[in-house]
Amino acid sequence: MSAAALSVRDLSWSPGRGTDTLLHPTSFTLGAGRVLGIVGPNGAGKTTLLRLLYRFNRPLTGQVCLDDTDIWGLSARAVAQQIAAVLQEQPSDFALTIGEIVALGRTPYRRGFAGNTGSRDQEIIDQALARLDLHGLANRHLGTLSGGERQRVMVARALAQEPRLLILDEPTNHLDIRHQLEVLDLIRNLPLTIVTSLHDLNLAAGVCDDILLLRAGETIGFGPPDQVLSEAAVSDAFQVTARRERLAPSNAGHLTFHLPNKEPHI
Ligand SMILES: Nc1ncnc2c1ncn2[C@@H]1O[C@H](COP(=O)(O)OP(=O)(O)OP(=O)(O)O)[C@@H](O)[C@H]1O
Repeated sequence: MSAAALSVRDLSWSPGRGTDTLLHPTSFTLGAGRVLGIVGPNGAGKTTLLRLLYRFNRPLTGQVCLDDTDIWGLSARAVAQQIAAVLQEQPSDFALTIGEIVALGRTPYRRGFAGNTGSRDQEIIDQALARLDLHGLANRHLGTLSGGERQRVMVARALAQEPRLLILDEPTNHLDIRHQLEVLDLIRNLPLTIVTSLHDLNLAAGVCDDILLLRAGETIGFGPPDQVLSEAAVSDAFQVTARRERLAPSNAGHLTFHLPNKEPHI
């Protein structure tokens, strides 16, 4: 498993001819092993961009390249061996056990219909279950799990896929504070290139090397969190008044928000 460099050039998308452009031409590069957070208000185009990155939607213009190879020049199977995505939609494989669902991550590596599970496959599946603290649940059916447990199952399945680029759409949704911290810690420490959308700007600043700030399908910032998530840019993008404060004793930056002309809320 080795991380891939990601480069996005003039990438744009609209749902069809004559419809509004939901993502305007966007370009950025992300070095192998870096973590990119995509942030922006509801409807900004975060999910739209992610769908282009995992080759669900074909670009209107531009390219998505992994180590300089356009992902549309690869077979679907080759893409599945390099890119895994954990999406917001809840899975519906309720009758499968957790072990079986995580094993689905090995599908892109199987040959033929029978596609027996090799010993290495089982080792990888076990590692993924362990990383997400799911061993105790391996024989449970998905339908009996809480929302947060299901979310961890989906991350484990993605890891079993051994991707070089991992895409996460709001991975902390449904997770309590401890499991949020665990998933973020995992993200920080995985030897993969990661692109994740996140609503919580402070969490994003804490876990991401780079931030891409979107508003109405336009990139309004790309770079290190402290630069992109300035008071002015956040206030403008989210239509709030944002302030950057310093937390004691770490002196780390922390954004607080309030509605213009109202008392602060955190
Ligand atoms: N297939 C589609 N056809 C028409 N409009 C679409 C389509 N997909 C997305 N949109 C619209 O594009 C805009 C961007 O949607 P997207 O889901 O990318 O936003 P987002 O930043 O992920 O939002 P949220 O934070 O609410 O999840 C929204 O206004 C959405 O309604």
